[in-house]
Amino acid sequence: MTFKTLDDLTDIASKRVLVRVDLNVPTKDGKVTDATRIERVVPTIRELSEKGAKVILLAHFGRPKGEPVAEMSLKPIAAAVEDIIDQRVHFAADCIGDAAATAVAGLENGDILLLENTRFHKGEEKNDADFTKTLAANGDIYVNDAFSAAHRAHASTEGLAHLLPAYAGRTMQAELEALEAGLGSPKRPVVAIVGGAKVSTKIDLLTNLVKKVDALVIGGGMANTFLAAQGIDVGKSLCEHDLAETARSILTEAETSGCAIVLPVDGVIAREFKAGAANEVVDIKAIPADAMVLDVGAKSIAAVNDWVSKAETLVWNGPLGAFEIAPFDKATVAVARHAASRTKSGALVSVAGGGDTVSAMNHAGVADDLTYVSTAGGAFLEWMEGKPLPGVDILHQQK
Ligand SMILES: Nc1ncnc2c1ncn2[C@@H]1O[C@H](COP(=O)(O)OP(=O)(O)OP(=O)(O)O)[C@@H](O)[C@H]1O
Ligand SMILES: O=C(O)[C@H](O)COP(=O)(O)O
Repeated sequence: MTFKTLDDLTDIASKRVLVRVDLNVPTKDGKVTDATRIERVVPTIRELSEKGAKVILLAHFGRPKGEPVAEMSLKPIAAAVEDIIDQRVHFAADCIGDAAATAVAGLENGDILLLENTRFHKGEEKNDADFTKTLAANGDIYVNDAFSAAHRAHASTEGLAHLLPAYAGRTMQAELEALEAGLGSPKRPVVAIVGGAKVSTKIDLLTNLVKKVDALVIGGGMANTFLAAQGIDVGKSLCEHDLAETARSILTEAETSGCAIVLPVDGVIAREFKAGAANEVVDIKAIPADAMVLDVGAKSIAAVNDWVSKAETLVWNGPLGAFEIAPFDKATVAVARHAASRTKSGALVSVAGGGDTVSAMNHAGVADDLTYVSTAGGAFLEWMEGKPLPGVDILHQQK
């Protein structure tokens, strides 16, 4: 590693340390349903607090598009962080302005403060110079511990490192080391599974991914966009029809690169997005117009598991179905368990990453049986592609 870490941070008692963490955790009815991302940033927060720093946490939650949205407040998350770290976590209702300044001024050495969602301001995603300056005004030192948001060149993930002495947190360091160790020189065949819901932000990544892997399994909401691009009617399924052209060009690129594409051949359909909704398995070419595909069916699971059996390396981001609501967790759980058993036998190196993907692996009971579980989804895929990650690059430049 060629960046500064917490080992380089000495004499920080009473210093105001702005720590970028990723608290974009899965929630239901305001409660955190998977705390892995919080647990992973605890070592950095604790270490800084024990060294007497005033620890000021910066984070985003959801995609509020530059304006305050009540459901995307970090306030409930502050309580979850407090429970896990077992220390008071103060909260300020804005990440800049009077609310932030007053809360920071009131901190004692070792105190922890979480500032409200940085994405409540347009300047965050624009990496706006003035906004970054106002964020920096509350800190003496900047620590980035949000590897999973390092693919974003935002004010709190990249901009701040230009204005303050910048360091990598323990999780940032550990994620990069673990990914390099597991996937630095992967054994072939390499199989990638990409599913989930963030179709528009991840589809472009697949253009390069197909050049690097031997097979790409496409599931979840992502699969519907590819199926629709091939002229299949996906009914009311989550699908981004305007990405059909992109999807088709990825399929062409895969053919050129000799990468096998594995799309669902059957799907579990329902008419409501809720637990226990009436459901049935249909051929992928027979999705009724008023139904949505919420999971892949048994034939598709078998095809995916065939590839997992052939793989020596597996990378996985995005669940194969809406795993949070039973019974649409079946495919994700079945494939996760197969991957875990091959990993345990020593036949497979398996790395899964993503906020909901970690939650899915925990749900399947396999998080400890895979080679590595990363908190990063989009950042992990970009790292796989070999793309520079702005949040990591700027730390390297500081050494
Ligand atoms: N067929 C489907 N229809 C609707 N939603 C789906 C379907 N398949 C999966 N999903 C949803 O996808 C979501 C997870 O997708 P996402 O792309 O956010 O993955 P992730 O692991 O959280 O990655 P990241 O960390 O980049 O956010 C889950 O909430 C799941 O319910
Ligand atoms: O969940 C994630 O992958 C990170 O928190 C980044 O979120 P984003 O995709 O909304 O930038």
